[in-house]
Amino acid sequence: MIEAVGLTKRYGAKTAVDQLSFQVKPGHVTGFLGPNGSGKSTTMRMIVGLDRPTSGRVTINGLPFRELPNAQRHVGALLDAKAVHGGRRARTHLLSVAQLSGIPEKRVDEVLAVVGLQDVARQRTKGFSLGMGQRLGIATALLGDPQVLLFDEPVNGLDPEGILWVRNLMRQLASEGRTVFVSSHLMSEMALTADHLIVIGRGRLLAEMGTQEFITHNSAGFARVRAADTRPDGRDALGAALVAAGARVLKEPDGALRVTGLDLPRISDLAHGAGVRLWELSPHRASLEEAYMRMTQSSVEYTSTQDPRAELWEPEPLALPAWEDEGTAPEVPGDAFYAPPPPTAGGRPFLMPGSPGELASTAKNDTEDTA
Ligand SMILES: Nc1ncnc2c1ncn2[C@@H]1O[C@H](COP(=O)(O)OP(=O)(O)OP(=O)(O)O)[C@@H](O)[C@H]1O
Repeated sequence: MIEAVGLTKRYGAKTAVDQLSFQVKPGHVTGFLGPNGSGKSTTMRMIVGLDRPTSGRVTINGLPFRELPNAQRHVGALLDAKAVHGGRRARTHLLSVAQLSGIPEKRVDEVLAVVGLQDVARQRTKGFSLGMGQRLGIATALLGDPQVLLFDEPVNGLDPEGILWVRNLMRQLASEGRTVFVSSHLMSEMALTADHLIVIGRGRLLAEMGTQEFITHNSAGFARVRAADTRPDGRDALGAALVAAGARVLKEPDGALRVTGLDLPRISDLAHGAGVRLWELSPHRASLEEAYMRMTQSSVEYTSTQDPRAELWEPEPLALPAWEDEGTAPEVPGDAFYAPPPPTAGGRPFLMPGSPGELASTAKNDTEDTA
């Protein structure tokens, strides 16, 4: 297990990591998420003793990394795939790391096979692609057959087959009871790989919870409903019935309605009661990306002045009684929809007002289906 308590790192006036406390438990893949510059790499470097905390501590199985006897046998890390001497052959690189830690030579060939680099083992690493470098970095991390593994952006530069391979490898390592801590910017990949998440922003802990729980707590569930075109006033009649029943209703650009505050069976019943046939009634699939964006948007250090996400945020509904005046919903980009910042932004999980448990659990189940 990795445990951080009040972990803090300052570089001059800059606080890179600020009072961070968390646990990374064995048997899980724990994802480490945060915007650029939020302190992920600094935290990982402190875990493996490459940086000293300004205050607080981080331990691996109860001991700081520097006090672990033969640390290479306990902890494996891929922090920078390019940190390899380019003039060395891949096998020579692994062999030198193995010899420093008293690891037998046959283990070098084992890990080369695990990462699929046997055929290029005698090539100099300066000719390696980014993906090959990542595989070599992963092989180095696995050399000592450690119980604790850290990977900083392990899928960088990998093709889809390589990404799938890393995903399966992480999950397999966790299923063997190892502690697997992995950072990535690829949210869709994290949703598939990590069962736990630690999310930071500006060096501070924003969330530490299960991946599905994080998605449910930080995304806005809604239903899309579309009246049949066969009745010209069908959409208006449906909208009025939904608003009368307490729903919040926005018009989608394609003629459908976006509904929060009512579950799917109730929407169906109300449509039936209003004499409106439906051509669509579907739950919105909340994504990890959406949940992550909601949580971290106030913690982003570097933002374009033309933040593309701004266009994706839902406009505040106008406080007018007629549903027609509630406004038009922005186009849903694929599966993901970016909702406005939570009013209680600042770290706590947030449930969209008027997003009932039923709808949230529908979205959760749906996400699980796709995961
Ligand atoms: N050696 C250093 N000296 C001064 N400032 C540093 C140093 N290392 C990191 N920082 C600063 O600390 C903050 C956290 O950096 P860090 O690299 O840990 O973030 P990160 O979350 O890994 O970012 P990214 O996702 O872009 O890799 C940044 O503002 C960075 O500029």
